[in-house]
Amino acid sequence: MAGFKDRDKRHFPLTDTSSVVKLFEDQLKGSNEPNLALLSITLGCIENALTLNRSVPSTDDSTLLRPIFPVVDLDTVEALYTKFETLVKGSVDLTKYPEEYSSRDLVKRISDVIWSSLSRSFKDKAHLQSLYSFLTGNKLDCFGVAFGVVAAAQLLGRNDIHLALSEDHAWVVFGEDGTDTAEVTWHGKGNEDKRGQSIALSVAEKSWLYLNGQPVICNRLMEVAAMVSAANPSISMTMDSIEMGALQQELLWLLYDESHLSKYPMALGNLGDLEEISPTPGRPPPLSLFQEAISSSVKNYANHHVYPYTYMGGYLYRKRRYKEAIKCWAEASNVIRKFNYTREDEEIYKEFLEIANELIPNIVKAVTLNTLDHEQLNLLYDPVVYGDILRFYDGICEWEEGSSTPVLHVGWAQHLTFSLNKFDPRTRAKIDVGKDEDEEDKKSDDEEDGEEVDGKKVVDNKGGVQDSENGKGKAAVQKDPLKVVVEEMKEV
Ligand SMILES: FC(F)(F)Cc1cc2c(N3CCN(c4nnc(C(F)(F)F)s4)CC3)ncnc2s1
Repeated sequence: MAGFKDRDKRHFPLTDTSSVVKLFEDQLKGSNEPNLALLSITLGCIENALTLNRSVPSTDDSTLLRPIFPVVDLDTVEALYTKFETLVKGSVDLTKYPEEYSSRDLVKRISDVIWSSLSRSFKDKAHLQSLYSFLTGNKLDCFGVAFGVVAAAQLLGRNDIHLALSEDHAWVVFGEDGTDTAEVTWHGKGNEDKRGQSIALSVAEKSWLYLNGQPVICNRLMEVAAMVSAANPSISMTMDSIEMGALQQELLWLLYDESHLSKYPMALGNLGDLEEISPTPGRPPPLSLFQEAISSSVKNYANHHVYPYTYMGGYLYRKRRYKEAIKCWAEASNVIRKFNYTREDEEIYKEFLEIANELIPNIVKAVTLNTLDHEQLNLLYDPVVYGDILRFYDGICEWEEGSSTPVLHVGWAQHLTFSLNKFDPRTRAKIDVGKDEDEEDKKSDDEEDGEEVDGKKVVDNKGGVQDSENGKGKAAVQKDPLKVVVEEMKEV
């Protein structure tokens, strides 16, 4: 049972990064489970002081002289903790829920307690993810509501209620074998919240939003990792708090050393980004952290997570390692093709749109202009790179097939033809578009259309009409015009 114990109180007042790390270390390694409410209030208080309420004006040079790490007093944290405990224990009559394992009604009740306390103001600002924000401003973002429900559940002694995370949504699991699921927060803009419902129906849609049944299921320690990962050091669009970033980085390494990030690809990606900004001596470099994120997704989530590949691709792009970046984006596309695009998948749509319509064209332009660097120029003569770009687009086409919502539009084809036309025609002749035999395909082979001609899969290039039903009882998007464009171009 978590509670605000004397052993926790002795860490206060917190005066610098290392005192916060010691509090987290004690909570993570201590005999009983870490107190999510205590840690979230503390971390949120520090983030607030370092990003929103910076004690000194951010322009004058006095900041260079005086440290601005806030002193976190025990009575500040204790007052907010007591406020949360009073709200939660005062609103949930546990005698109504005598069962050993939590019921859907109890989960919905806890969600209602958090939900009904929220102010109506807009929720996609930064720094709304902690209980500090909830208790001082009645504001939480989508993640913050789900996290708050789990922290409240812990206060109520409901140790079967845990946080479930996809790459753009959060919900909870509960019950005897932890497989019951419930929506507890909203998602995106203009979508009715589905709080209280199980997520089984949404998973059936094969949408990226629910990772097709491969979300990160947290235990209490991974819930601490989620809280730390969700911390936000940004002060403005152009400035980050160095102190907050350093604290987040040190806490993530503490969690990493305790193996609490091993099944959490996004947290490994976040750590990789922080290491790029400010490398920690003696620690693995960003690329190996991104590789660990990829390996974790392959090992634990049947390679259904996209972000590990876009974390690595983005890093390689920034380092002007363009060939390897394009390889990562082809692997990201190899993941998304397993899903059907639904209207709540906008976030990942924007990710692929930026890669296709900005990053790859920028690379092709950069290597065309910079003809002095032969290493870069021969990218346009490299059949492997050309093949990876085709694989990148093919995955997006497959993502669209069978989806209720189209993905591609003519703008995509314009950028596609711009990028592909920059490649030398002889290079374009050299590649083989056959799919690897062992590749697990979204459709089973007998559904595969097109026939084999001398080992190359010839896709029906008349934009072959597929039957309107794709066996999933949904109107399927016709074979997309892009595939036709690519096929026709190869005959040029
Ligand atoms: F709970 C939700 F709804 F907020 C979904 C979650 C998001 C997220 C996250 N993110 C989101 C992805 N993210 C990325 N930053 N860069 C990314 C990449 F495009 F470079 F891959 S992805 C920042 C951190 N980092 C840790 N945990 C989580 S749980």
